[in-house]
Amino acid sequence: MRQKRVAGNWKMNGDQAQNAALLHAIAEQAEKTTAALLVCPPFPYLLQAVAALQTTGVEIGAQDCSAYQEGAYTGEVSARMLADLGVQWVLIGHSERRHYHGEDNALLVEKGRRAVEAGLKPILCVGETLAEREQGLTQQVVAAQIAPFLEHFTLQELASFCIAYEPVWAIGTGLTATPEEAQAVHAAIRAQLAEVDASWAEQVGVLYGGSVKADNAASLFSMPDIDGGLIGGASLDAGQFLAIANAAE
Ligand SMILES: O=C(CO)COP(=O)(O)O
Repeated sequence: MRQKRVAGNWKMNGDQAQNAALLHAIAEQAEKTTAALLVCPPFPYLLQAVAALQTTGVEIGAQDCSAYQEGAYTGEVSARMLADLGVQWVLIGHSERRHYHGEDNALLVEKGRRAVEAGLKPILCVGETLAEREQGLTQQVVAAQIAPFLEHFTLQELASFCIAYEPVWAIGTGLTATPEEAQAVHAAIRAQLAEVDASWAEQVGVLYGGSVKADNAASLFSMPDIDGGLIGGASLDAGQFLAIANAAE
């Protein structure tokens, strides 16, 4: 049985005071959830989250990492620095990075490489735009986002990855893929992974993201190939985030 996982992507939100309250509430409740939890705060607050959650079992992820190892790359944050802080996970290829920062597959493979070298577990984010869905290209687009990773990483390296399917049209819009729509894509993703190795494909966590809320999480998470969620807006509210986590049981 794959473990259910619920990850909160805080995006560019929060400040020390707001984070303290959110982290405190998560720390208090974390023990009661059977799903594995992780939060992905902005870079400046990672240490705050590491400190607040260190005895709770809730893991910490970063929202991005540099494609470079170290050196004269002003403004970049390396995977090794993240690992040094006690961060375990890193999002790779969130659609907002692909869209606003022009991150393409070649760059994302490099970021994934740096993450794996540093011992971080990548959450590879994939998903189609509305126009792509309307043209019937969903599975093709998602497969093309995953394929470079299957090509450039060994099975042993891939074993630390999670995939997050986040249809771009569902992110922050209040529109959610129906459980059946999401399940169809998740099943296609797992079939693609099974071409590399069937038993690995059975174990990989494939999370759904895009307007997941407390009231739609249970129906999404009950689908056979949906192993939890990557939560944006609702992860900023402890009550919502924990209710979503509880829906993953
Ligand atoms: O992008 C997301 C998580 O990475 C989803 O965001 P929302 O839950 O706000 O739609």
